[in-house]
Amino acid sequence: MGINKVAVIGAGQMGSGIAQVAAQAGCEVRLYDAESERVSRSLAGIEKQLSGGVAKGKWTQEQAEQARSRIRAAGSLQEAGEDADLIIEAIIENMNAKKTLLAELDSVASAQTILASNTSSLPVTELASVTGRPEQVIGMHFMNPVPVMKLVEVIRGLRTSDETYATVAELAERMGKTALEVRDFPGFVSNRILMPMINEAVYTLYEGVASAEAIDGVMRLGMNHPMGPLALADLIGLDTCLAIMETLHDGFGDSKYRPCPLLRSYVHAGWLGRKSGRGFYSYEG
Ligand SMILES: CC(=O)CC(=O)SCCNC(=O)CCNC(=O)[C@H](O)C(C)(C)COP(=O)(O)OP(=O)(O)OC[C@H]1O[C@@H](n2cnc3c(N)ncnc32)[C@H](O)[C@@H]1OP(=O)(O)O
Ligand SMILES: NC(=O)C1=CN([C@@H]2O[C@H](COP(=O)(O)OP(=O)(O)OC[C@H]3O[C@@H](n4cnc5c(N)ncnc54)[C@H](OP(=O)(O)O)[C@@H]3O)[C@@H](O)[C@H]2O)C=CC1
Repeated sequence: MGINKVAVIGAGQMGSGIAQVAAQAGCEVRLYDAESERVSRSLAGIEKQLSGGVAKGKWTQEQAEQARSRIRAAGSLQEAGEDADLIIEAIIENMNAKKTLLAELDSVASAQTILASNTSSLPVTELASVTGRPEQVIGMHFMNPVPVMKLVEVIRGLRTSDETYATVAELAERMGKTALEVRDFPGFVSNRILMPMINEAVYTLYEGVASAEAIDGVMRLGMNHPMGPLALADLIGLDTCLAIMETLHDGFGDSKYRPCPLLRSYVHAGWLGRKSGRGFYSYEG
């Protein structure tokens, strides 16, 4: 089954990027968020991205307008999901919130619709368990920033069908991404490897080994990483980083995945990184 109609639930940084690349791949997109204001902000951001791409010669004005016209705000989950071929959820990284949402989506979507989660660490098999269609539930893990990064990590739950996998992988390729198949283990491959490095960078700061700038400088200049781990944590969102570490810690039961107390404090303080204006660095003004 080829995908033409996509619903994106959650209009944060990931949902916005996913809506944009889906529209640019020729899909009709419905975008929904619990806060309608977020959808308006997201549409304005996508508009800016699309016109910025025209100015840089990445695509034509006509292509940008066509992509923009394919994305519409949805006023309810029902409106977003009722005629979608694929629904991609990109709400907060929280098992209960995602399970509640998936159960609702299962009841509004048609029987053929595939339900995909952009979760960065949560077990897809468990997410699928609240639906009556576990064969059509899959992890479609985009990387941030979505329009730039070439990978979609595709996570098969225990009951995900071959057809669902093939359909989602085909769409990822149509979006100009490379789909890599991964089994359903905590953190999958990407965050099992990336997030302990970020957590270790936070410990290095916590223990006063070096300043944030020096820690990031070591990894940028010494390892050729495009950005340091603390700046990357700010880009991802510290709430998301903490949630991923908790999933690794709970899922493996191994103390090597314990989240750094400093990461926890920052999240409690509301210092979530770029999205809140402050994390390990300040983004205000
Ligand atoms: C947590 C998870 O579950 C999984 C994850 O996503 S982990 C995070 C994965 N992502 C990374 O590791 C990102 C690492 N960082 C990078 O690759 C780069 O620093 C970066 C792409 C973010 C910025 O690159 P840069 O060279 O420092 O800055 P800049 O020159 O401004 O941007 C490079 C290009 O990316 C684009 N870009 C940067 N940020 C963007 C954004 N938020 N949205 C869209 N495009 C963006 C720019 O427009 C620019 O495009 P052109 O080359 O066509 O002009
Ligand atoms: N940040 C990253 O680098 C990456 C994140 N991911 C994953 O993508 C998902 C989203 O992350 P990200 O975009 O960064 O997070 P954001 O915080 O930017 O966005 C989440 C959005 O979902 C909304 N939301 C929360 N609960 C609901 C709900 N029940 N129904 C509808 N909308 C809801 C939030 O609204 P409000 O704030 O008003 O509640 C917010 O607009 C997470 O699962 C994360 O793990 C995957 C890859 C990379």
